[in-house]
Amino acid sequence: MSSSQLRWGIVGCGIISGVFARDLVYLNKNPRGANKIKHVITRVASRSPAKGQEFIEKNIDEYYDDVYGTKVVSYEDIQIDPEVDILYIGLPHTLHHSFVIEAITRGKKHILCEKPVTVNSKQLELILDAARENNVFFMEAVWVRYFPLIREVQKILYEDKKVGDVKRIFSDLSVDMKRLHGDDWVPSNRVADKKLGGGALLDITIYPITYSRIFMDPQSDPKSNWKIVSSMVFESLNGKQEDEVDFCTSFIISDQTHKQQATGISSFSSDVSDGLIAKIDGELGSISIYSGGIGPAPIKYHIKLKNGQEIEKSFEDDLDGTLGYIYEAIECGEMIVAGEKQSSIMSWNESQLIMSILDDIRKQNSLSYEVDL
Ligand SMILES: NC(=O)C1=CN([C@@H]2O[C@H](COP(=O)(O)OP(=O)(O)OC[C@H]3O[C@@H](n4cnc5c(N)ncnc54)[C@H](OP(=O)(O)O)[C@@H]3O)[C@@H](O)[C@H]2O)C=CC1
Ligand SMILES: O=C1OC[C@@H](O)[C@H](O)[C@H]1O
Repeated sequence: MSSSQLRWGIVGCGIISGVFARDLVYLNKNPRGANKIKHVITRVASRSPAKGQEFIEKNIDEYYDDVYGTKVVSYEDIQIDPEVDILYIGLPHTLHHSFVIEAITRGKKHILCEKPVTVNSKQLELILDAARENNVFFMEAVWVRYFPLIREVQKILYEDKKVGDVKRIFSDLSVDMKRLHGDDWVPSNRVADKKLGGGALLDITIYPITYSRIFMDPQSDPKSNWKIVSSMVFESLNGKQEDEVDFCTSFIISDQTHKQQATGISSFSSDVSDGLIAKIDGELGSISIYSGGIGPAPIKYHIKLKNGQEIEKSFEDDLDGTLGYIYEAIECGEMIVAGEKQSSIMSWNESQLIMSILDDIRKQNSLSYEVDL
């Protein structure tokens, strides 16, 4: 990459790749961050050239061909394409691991990989080994982590201590899949397909786990301080017994050292009501965190203190019409320009911690995937 331009290759032309690409187009027109880096999409990979072409026209249209020569290539070719600095991985979970390792070893590409970064810890170790050996930047795209609200609320909680000692965190990310994909969303949808890592835990419960981590005491170490109990309700979303996956998952995290509990839930049956995605209770009051509508994006907080004081702040204007994937893209650009291999917001160690929690919850509920064997 040059110090002013980061060239992206988008891998997979599914739902989230389109959303991410549109936010990159925004960043191209409105460079943000310390280095005002321009984000350029030069390549798109799809199994179908026609689908890739349609993706470009729908999401990147005005940059297509005449400006940046954006074109559709194969999954194999994008890994070694000299016009690409960083690959955005928008593939189903089970396909992240092998594709990322190949892209790092064959093409020495930097990587922004969608959540969950892999299906289990073993796969993640292999990716990190490859990233280390090939000296590339690698980051998990847990987009909510990079929103400005997160750091502000962490400061309010643990530096300003506005709500006193934090006692309890509640978090919910539930998504009504029928509303999102229509009544005919099964059986083709990846969340119903066990071979593609289907189920709530890896797809959406990862958000309440993330919010628990973000808003629990910063000194709390999940490995030594957390005791987790969890439960799952299993169902086959497509009628095939072999595709039975968790439809609803909940957990309680107890940190005895810091005297905090976090509870989280997610389900595919309903959206989160009123956008309340997290609530933090302290001895002096509470902070509620809201998304703009559906989904986990943290864009407003409301502090309510027992002394009657209330403070509300919205971060919506900063989005400027984007969906907030700009923040993770900016982080990639800034880190790569600085020569960093990982981000402190979502470090390799942090991805490992979250992955070990996902492994643990799956083990507690006897949920295994083919790739675990
Ligand atoms: N950060 C966020 O907000 C979100 C993150 N995600 C994450 O992004 C990833 C992709 O999710 P999403 O976009 O919803 O998924 P989609 O099913 O919509 O897209 C996945 C794409 O992967 C490509 N693909 C390649 N091989 C296969 C295969 N064997 N089966 C199915 N698809 C294949 C396809 O693109 P093509 O046909 O072009 O080859 C497909 O369109 C997941 O890991 C998910 O967790 C998802 C939604 C939101
Ligand atoms: O990351 C996600 O957030 C929103 C959900 O609709 C989607 O299934 C999931 O992958």
